[in-house]
Amino acid sequence: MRVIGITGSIACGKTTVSRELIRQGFPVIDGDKIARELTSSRGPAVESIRSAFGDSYINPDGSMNRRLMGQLVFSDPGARERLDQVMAPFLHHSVMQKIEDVRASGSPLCFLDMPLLYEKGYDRYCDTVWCVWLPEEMQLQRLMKRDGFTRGEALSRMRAVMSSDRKADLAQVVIDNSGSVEDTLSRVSELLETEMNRTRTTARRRRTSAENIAPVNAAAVRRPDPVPSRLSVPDLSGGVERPDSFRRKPAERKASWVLPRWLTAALIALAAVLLVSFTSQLLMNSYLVRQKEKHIEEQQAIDRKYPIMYKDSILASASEFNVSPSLIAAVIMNESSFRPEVESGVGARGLMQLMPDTAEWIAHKLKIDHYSFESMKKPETNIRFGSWYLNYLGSLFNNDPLCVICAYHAGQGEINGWLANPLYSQDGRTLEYDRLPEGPTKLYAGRVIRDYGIYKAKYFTETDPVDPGSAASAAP
Ligand SMILES: CC(C)(COP(=O)(O)OP(=O)(O)OC[C@H]1O[C@@H](n2cnc3c(N)ncnc32)[C@H](O)[C@@H]1O)[C@@H](O)C(=O)NCCC(=O)NCCS
Ligand SMILES: Nc1ncnc2c1ncn2[C@@H]1O[C@H](COP(=O)(O)OP(=O)(O)OP(=O)(O)O)[C@@H](O)[C@H]1O
Repeated sequence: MRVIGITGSIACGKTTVSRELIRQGFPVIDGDKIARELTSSRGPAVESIRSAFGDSYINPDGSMNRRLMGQLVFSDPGARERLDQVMAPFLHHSVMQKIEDVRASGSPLCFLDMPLLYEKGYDRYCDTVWCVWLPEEMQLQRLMKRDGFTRGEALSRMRAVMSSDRKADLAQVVIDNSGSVEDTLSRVSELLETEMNRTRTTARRRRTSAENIAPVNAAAVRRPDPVPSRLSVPDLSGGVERPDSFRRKPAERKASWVLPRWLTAALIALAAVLLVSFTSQLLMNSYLVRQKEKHIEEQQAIDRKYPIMYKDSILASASEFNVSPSLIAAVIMNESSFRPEVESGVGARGLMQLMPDTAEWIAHKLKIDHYSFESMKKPETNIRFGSWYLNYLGSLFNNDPLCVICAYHAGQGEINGWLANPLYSQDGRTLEYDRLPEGPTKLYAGRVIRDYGIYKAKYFTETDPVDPGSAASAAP
């Protein structure tokens, strides 16, 4: 069964696409719906939400107060992280169970509609991902119109998650929903046709290869039988009547074409061995060609997904502050996807997403006169500040790579808390990936470590002062 992720940013049209899939009879697992069930009256996640947020977020009927929770989490990123941490294990358990149910039903395809597919790491369960995409301004207009939000409310929801463009970059298929609904639905039908053809071809290929194995084996095993009986023809004169030309003296017959039995058997065995080895050589060659094509396709996909920009600035800051250039590139990739102008809902700015007070403090440390936060839009300045900060975190956390990456995401205070907690750290000085609390920081760290490896292999050769390689082995 192929699992196909459907994702996209808020109000880009996932539901519109999913409804069409359901109409055509395909199973769709809906992440938002599961989250709603988990927090409905007496839903399994309600008590954990009550403990984390208090009674005021629970309705008298025992369900979560969505309006109040929505207002809180879309204006306070800390609360959003808390909600994500509470929901993560419930959501994961339920999604996995539903995928298994669909598999058990024998369906060849299973769609997983999750707005936060990439943010929450569910892409790893998908064979391919379709992203429903809209240009940002159109997304904003549709969201305001559908939910009656002001521009500010709509923007805070849009900025709470990965941008639509970034999701489209990561996905294997992009469904552009900026045209009419009919256009989008006919694109969905086209994609379904391709998927179903693929399923049929795979099934056919499986059948054909099963059929092909039998004759090869039969050739090796059965063909020798009739041949000796013809070659040895011991009695040409009796039994079956033959034309005169076949009637020769026994001595002549022997000399002209009857081979000794052992030689016949040896020749047949040799032919069988040659046939099997020739066939397996052919199969091996076609396998190698397919592997090579797959490798080239994978490399091209990686090239598209992992661009490198501002390489000179990265190298300059890496050498100035003794930080791995691959780590800087991986942080940029995950913070801004190499977009220097980007600003988050909480005001972090630029390639490495520096907050105003952190940037001002770094400017002071770097003794920069006439500093302004506007300069965080300049790639070389932003990279310089972010790299200085990575080095600073290295000095705080004994250069433990996982601590540095997690502190870049969650803040020093949070990581000090983790180090002090024996659940997360055995020695109080280092963190292990598998022990990290589930949540966005763990996901972020896993992605930075993965991307670090890719940037290191593709673009930089280095001996790293802060080398996340050791932590990478534990990452997903
Ligand atoms: C925050 C909540 C209460 C808002 O409820 P509300 O009814 O206003 O919105 P709804 O559930 O229809 O979600 C609308 C969209 O908001 C976005 N969204 C939902 N949860 C989150 C989140 N934790 N972080 C960022 N965006 C989110 C998604 O794009 C979603 O499609 C609710 O979405 C929720 O309980 N979220 C946590 C569960 C979750 O992670 N759901 C997403 C599963 S993939
Ligand atoms: N091609 C289109 N043209 C015009 N309006 C559209 C189109 N596609 C969807 N819409 C409208 O845009 C709004 C958002 O679409 P939809 O609800 O499918 O998005 P979504 O991605 O599921 O949203 P959410 O992230 O909130 O779950 C809806 O009001 C829908 O009717």
